[in-house]
Amino acid sequence: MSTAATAPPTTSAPPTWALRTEGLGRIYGDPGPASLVGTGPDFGTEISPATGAVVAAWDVGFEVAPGEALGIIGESGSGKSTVMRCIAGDEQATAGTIALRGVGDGTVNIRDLSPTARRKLRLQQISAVYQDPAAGLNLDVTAGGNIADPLTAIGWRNYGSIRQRAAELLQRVEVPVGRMDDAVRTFSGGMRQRVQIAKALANDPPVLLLDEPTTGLDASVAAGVLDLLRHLLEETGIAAVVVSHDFGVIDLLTRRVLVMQHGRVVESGLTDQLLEDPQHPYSQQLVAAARG
Ligand SMILES: Nc1ncnc2c1ncn2[C@@H]1O[C@H](COP(=O)(O)OP(=O)(O)OP(=O)(O)O)[C@@H](O)[C@H]1O
Repeated sequence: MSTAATAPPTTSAPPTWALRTEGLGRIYGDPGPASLVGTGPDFGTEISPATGAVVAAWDVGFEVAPGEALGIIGESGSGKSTVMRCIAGDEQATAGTIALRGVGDGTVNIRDLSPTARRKLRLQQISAVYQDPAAGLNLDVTAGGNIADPLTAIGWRNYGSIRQRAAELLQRVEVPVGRMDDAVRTFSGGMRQRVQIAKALANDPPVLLLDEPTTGLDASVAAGVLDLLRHLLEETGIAAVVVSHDFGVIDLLTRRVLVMQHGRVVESGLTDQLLEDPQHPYSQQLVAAARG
């Protein structure tokens, strides 16, 4: 009789997350270990006393599942936009791993990919919406033209299909389709932001990054855009990262949140629990400020 144990099946299950980061870091200036010393919340600064380098973000790790929204909150300069820019590929992280479920078997560090491969990912796998519509749109081009951009970049050629897709997207973000052929510069701030969202959704990316999507808009206009985003995040299976200094935005859009201070994550948890019972003194301060 054989006593050999039966080997367990070797097929690994696909990741449950859409986006994962581990040990993500970005240093402006000398990237050596000396730059880390004396930086972070315990020292009240992200600037290295030894080298003058800015440790904008360090050791940032999280997972976001399809259909989930994760918030990153912190004051100006805490490093939240840096994390987003590193994931988007707008700049290169100094350290760590960024993985997407749709790339390889989820073990590929997209930081290691060539610039061409990163650009392709940016068109098909990761979209970003920035605070400033001019960062995501060409204001001198029509709404339809802006939305057509990512479509043609991945090979759409049929004019009628592109216009139909642009019209669908404009309807989805509640911009009158009749404005499709107007330059975005003629749009109000809220409408520009809606067009930026439409463009970001054009290629149905699995990951959406939102960097202060409503900061700078009038309160009532911001409320409308937030409402739209909330519905879009609920309806699509998209995994979203929402960067904001405003707990109101984070509360409305996200299920989990990371709190960043001086480039480090000081607390993370379920958004409603963290708002209810913040543990870290910095989180307590942010929550108290949000409550007025
Ligand atoms: N290109 C750069 N060169 C040097 N330092 C930079 C650069 N970009 C950002 N920083 C610094 O990195 C730190 C983190 O900046 P980051 O923009 O990520 O903060 P933030 O939390 O998003 O703030 P804000 O909401 O004001 O954008 C800050 O100290 C900032 O001054």
